[in-house]
Amino acid sequence: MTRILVPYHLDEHRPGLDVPYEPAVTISRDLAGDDVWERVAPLYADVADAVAGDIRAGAVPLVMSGDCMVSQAVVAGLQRADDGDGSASVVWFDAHGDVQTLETTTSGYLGGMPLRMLAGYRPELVADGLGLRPVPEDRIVLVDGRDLDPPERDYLAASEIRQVFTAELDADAIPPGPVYLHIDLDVVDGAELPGLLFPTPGGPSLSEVGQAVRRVLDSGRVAAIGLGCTWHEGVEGDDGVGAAAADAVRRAFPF
Ligand SMILES: NC(=[NH2+])NCCC[C@H](N)C(=O)O
Repeated sequence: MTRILVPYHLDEHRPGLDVPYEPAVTISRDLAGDDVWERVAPLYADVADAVAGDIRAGAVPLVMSGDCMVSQAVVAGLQRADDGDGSASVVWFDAHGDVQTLETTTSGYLGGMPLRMLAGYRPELVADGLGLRPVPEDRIVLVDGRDLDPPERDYLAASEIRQVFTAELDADAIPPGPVYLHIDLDVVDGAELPGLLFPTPGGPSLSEVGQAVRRVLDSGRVAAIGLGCTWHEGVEGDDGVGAAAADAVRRAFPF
């Protein structure tokens, strides 16, 4: 497993981001441009290259970042390295759906849209520049997603994306082909991981999430992993809340 750190929250550099594992590689860039999509494009291009190179070398990249949007780059790299039909699947652990759109969001938070973008929404924003092809909805599983906005509920009800509880995720629920395993740490109950940007109550424990992640890894098909260390800025540092959360995550997860 190659640990890659992308110390950003969207286009905001977070050099002190607390992550559970020591990275082998850190990817950062001077970001320039008029809008956020333009600014992240070269960063994501670097991440996609690193991921593709790593998979081709026989490794499983683990990409740690401060948000979930970098998943666009990880899946693009995976698709590029895959010598099968290129139809990667996605298993997405998150308290949220991340299937918002620019048209329906009320918060305006772009980090609420990445799963929708992986499924093909507005490819001109990020996907086209990376050569990312849409992931078919029936190859996407949303694990948890207990905090959905009304437009996300409507979209998921009409889509082929499957939604399961963490405890329900078994081998049969894992979609075919090489898998991109995505874990937004806010899937864990907010009470157990202080400092999250979007803490959500009523979720699984860290240890339940760790066990479900093991079941996905046991499929033997995980080709790349994304770990969203989605804590607030300001909780970081040696003895900060972010460091404590990173420690707890390291103990629970098998990476
Ligand atoms: N992965 C996350 N933390 N997503 C938060 C999204 C929150 C909310 N659904 C929004 O779009 O504003």
